[in-house]
Amino acid sequence: MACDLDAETVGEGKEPVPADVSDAIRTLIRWAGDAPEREGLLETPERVARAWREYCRGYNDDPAYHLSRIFHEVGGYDDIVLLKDIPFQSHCEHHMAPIVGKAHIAYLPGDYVVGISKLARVLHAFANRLQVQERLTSEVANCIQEHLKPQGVAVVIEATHGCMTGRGVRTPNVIMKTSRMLGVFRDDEKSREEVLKLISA
Ligand SMILES: Nc1nc2c(ncn2[C@@H]2O[C@H](COP(=O)(O)OP(=O)(O)OP(=O)(O)O)[C@@H](O)[C@H]2O)c(=O)[nH]1
Ligand SMILES: [Zn+2]
Repeated sequence: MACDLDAETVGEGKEPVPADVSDAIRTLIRWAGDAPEREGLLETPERVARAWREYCRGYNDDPAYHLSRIFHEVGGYDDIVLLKDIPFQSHCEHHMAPIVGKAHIAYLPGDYVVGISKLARVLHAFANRLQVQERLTSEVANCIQEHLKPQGVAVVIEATHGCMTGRGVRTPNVIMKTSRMLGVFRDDEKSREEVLKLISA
């Protein structure tokens, strides 16, 4: 977002917050029932604005970039690689409420492998945006399939949605599970069973 000359700044070295953004947050505070003029809330609009830039940093993070350094060398290893229980946070596009959970990302290498941290980086690049869980799951799987070209990819995500716990239906402890299987994990039942067994072990 471009900063304008009216930008309000709080604290040195911090990103300026455009006046229309902080005004919008003051309006939201009023709408929520509080007074943005009271002392404890004076700097809140700028903090909230910066917090949202941070929650949504995925818009400035190219997921494909993280898969641009891939390796031929697999040391004779030709079995499933699984990164399990990767914690992540996202926000739902309906209420901008937190989605908190963990992801499991597996692939069966084709000609290439990738540094394992890169799989988590791909996840965060998509998660740090306004999302629905189904799309997040597909985007991560599709990106790995397209850029790493493995024989198969499996992405399973388990998460709780703040819009279901803190508001609305107010039902805590509900976990939404989604999965996206591509390549051999989609086409071959034995491979799918194997990867699901590894994920649940
Ligand atoms: N499928 C899916 N639904 C989601 C996700 N995040 C939030 N939702 C749902 O999006 C729906 C939005 O429904 P609406 O009826 O438009 O909004 P609402 O009146 O606030 O709905 P309630 O949450 O039931 O109060 C709700 O059912 C949410 O639970 C997600 O990642 N995937
Ligand atoms: Zn929601």
